[in-house]
Amino acid sequence: MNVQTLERPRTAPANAAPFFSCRGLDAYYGDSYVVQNVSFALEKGQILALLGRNGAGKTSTLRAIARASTPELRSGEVVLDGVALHGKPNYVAARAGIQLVQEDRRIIPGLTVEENLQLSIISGERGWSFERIYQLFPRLAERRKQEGVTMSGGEQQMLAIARALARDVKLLLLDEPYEGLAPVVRHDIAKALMEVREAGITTIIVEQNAVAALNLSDRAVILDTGEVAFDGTAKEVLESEDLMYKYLAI
Ligand SMILES: Nc1ncnc2c1ncn2[C@@H]1O[C@H](COP(=O)(O)OP(=O)(O)OP(=O)(O)O)[C@@H](O)[C@H]1O
Repeated sequence: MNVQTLERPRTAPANAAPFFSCRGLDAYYGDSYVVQNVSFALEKGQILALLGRNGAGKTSTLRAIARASTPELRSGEVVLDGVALHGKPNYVAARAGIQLVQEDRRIIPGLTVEENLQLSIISGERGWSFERIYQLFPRLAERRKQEGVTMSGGEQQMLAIARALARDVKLLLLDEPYEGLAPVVRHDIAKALMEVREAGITTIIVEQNAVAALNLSDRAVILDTGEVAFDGTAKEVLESEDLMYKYLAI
């Protein structure tokens, strides 16, 4: 019998809508125009490094995508998995799968590691089981009864990522995940993020340590005074002294 096997396409068809896209984002703090016509798109499971010098607008872009109340998004589109979110408040974006892990990690004082996880799933769809999360971060498993804020910076960063995974995250936004962390801890977090990618979760990383972020990423977008100055592969940036020098001061 002649059995025909259908090969699955390796990439989405050219005319298929991307898994995530932002288009023409314009966001302001009062009169200050900080995100200027920013557009980019991502396929499911890709990691994007969102880079640029201090004040380039990286955090503001992440916040606009997460539909935070500031900066104010005055125009542009945010679409995740076919759902338009630009006209929606933060909690709707969160329920649709956008989880922002902020630079200050937002661990809740007075609560243990596990209580912090429990609190994150009170509203919204459940994502990874605690068991799966503890497999990803064994250090959190060992400390599940410890008050979250008493942990090291690296462990708190793991908990902040874990809280996003406990919900049904489709687009993980990480603001400076390596900040203040020793190289060995960064390595643990990078390893976990590779596993998160294997699980099909799409991620955007804002990181001062551009090389570390690029080493993890498929794609890179560089912002310069609020505008997109480069959109391409992470490899292109790593191999371009010009881009590194001009926009990243490396
Ligand atoms: N809450 C705010 N109110 C007013 N202006 C702000 C606010 N937050 C940031 N800005 C300004 O918006 C611009 C973009 O800041 P943003 O934090 O997005 O940049 P960034 O690229 O993330 O910088 P960094 O790498 O230093 O964190 C900067 O000029 C900054 O001073």
